[in-house]
Amino acid sequence: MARRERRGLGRSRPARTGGVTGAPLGDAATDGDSATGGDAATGGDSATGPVAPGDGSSPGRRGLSRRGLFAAAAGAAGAAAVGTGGFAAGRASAGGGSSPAVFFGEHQAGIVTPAQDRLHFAAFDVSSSASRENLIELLQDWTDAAARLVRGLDVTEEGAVGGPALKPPDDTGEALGLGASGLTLTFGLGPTLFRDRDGTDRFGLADRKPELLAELPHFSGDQLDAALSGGDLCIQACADDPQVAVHAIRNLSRIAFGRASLRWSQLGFGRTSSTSTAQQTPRNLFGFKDGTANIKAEETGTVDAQVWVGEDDGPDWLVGGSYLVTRKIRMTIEIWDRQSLDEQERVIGRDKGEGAPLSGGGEITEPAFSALGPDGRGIDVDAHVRLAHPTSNDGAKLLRRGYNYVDGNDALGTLDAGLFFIAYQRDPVAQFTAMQRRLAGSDLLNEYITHVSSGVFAIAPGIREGQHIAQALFED
Ligand SMILES: C=CC1=C(C)c2cc3[nH]c(cc4nc(cc5[nH]c(cc1n2)c(C)c5CCC(=O)O)C(CCC(=O)O)=C4C)c(C)c3C=C
Ligand SMILES: [Fe+2]
Repeated sequence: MARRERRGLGRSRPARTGGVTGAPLGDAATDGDSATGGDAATGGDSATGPVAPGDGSSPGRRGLSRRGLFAAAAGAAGAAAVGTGGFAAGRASAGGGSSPAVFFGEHQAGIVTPAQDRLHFAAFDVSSSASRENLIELLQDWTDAAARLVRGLDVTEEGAVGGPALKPPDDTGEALGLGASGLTLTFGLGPTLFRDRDGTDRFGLADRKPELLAELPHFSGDQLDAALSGGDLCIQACADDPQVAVHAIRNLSRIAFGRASLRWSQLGFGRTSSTSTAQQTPRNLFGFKDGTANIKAEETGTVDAQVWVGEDDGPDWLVGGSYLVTRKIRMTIEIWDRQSLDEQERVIGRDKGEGAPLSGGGEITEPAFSALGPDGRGIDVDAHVRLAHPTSNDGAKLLRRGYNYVDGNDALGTLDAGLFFIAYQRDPVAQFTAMQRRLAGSDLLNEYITHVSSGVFAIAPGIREGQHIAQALFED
């Protein structure tokens, strides 16, 4: 039975009336898992169904080991051929282009919807003077504005130019004429929203905090900047036009005035992952194809098993949601560029041209970790793809959705560049943290990268029409 976490402090704004348009949509796609490795499950929507008994070591999965979590969930998913996915809600243009306007639905957009090419990510701190009611009103106001922005509209009907001449316009106007540009807006809640760093339960939410939503541990080599890390709330704005993504964050920040303020933000260009099999694999700033073995939306069984919080996971308000981990990873590209092609390929474990594993085959051939490729090379014991592969991580995978960034350069002409890593998952402890521990320990990539910022957020489930972001969190 699903865990109950009920408290019901304060009043929540009454739900506005309106039909639910985001009910599960049929998705006839079958799981294409075998092409990208890992389990061989076929698509389905029942990953949150029966689970095997386990050792109970996972904080969020009573009676289920971490290995059991992924194996059992993928197995259950394999029994069904039709997924509720959430992808269906926004994938009319799964051919690699932008999705049509998606906001209301079973799951939030911007997770399995096809990754757009541009990012503006923002983390916010809620004002120390804000009340629970102020927070709920902010989430309501963001919901109203976001539902318009993803349709290519100004934040209000008056917008940039339709209001009184003697008043500052409601909308800043720089996206006028640019259309929706595939904009998706994804909202998250940080651990400090539930209990701040002093232990204060500012909004009566402490007993609603998911057990798995905790600050990430320190990893070997981390050089985190606290001012660029954490946050009570976050918004991921992805679009095909950078100005549309920036406009969205700018106007949502403006709406938050007096209730929440920007803590840090990050621009990204050039997606470093595909989230649909219809998209081409892009490249990161080391010049390698990135996202080949990513979880793809069409792999509905894997998405259910590894991305969405299930009914038995708890808390109830988060079912259908996910967990987001962000890491800003600086890449010392000048040093990388001085390495031989052979060394670069040894570090990654794949070839640079096609992205094929060094054990042989083509881009989507599953790596064979004990085999030698046609040129006599194998995959190094500390190659990135070996350590990040599910076989090294108890079956855990991540839905990666990161972006390249360049934030200028220093006085020596060294580019401040890297990867803004974004990963969605069902259990950040069993997935990101376990994997990053392994990578931080011995990944050959470590010589060329430094993690400088970190964030973890609970991603509320999709928003129903007439409701606001994370409404169930505030209800009895
Ligand atoms: C903790 C998770 C991961 C971090 C941090 C990370 C950083 C990172 N990765 C690359 C480049 C590549 N990564 C690739 C594959 C890959 N990476 C992770 C996880 C993290 N990467 C996973 C789970 C995988 C897939 C492993 C598998 O199942 O085979 C690849 C290969 C192509 C691909 O499959 O995507 C590249 C290239 C960089 C440069 C980087 C930090 C800057
Ligand atoms: Fe990676």
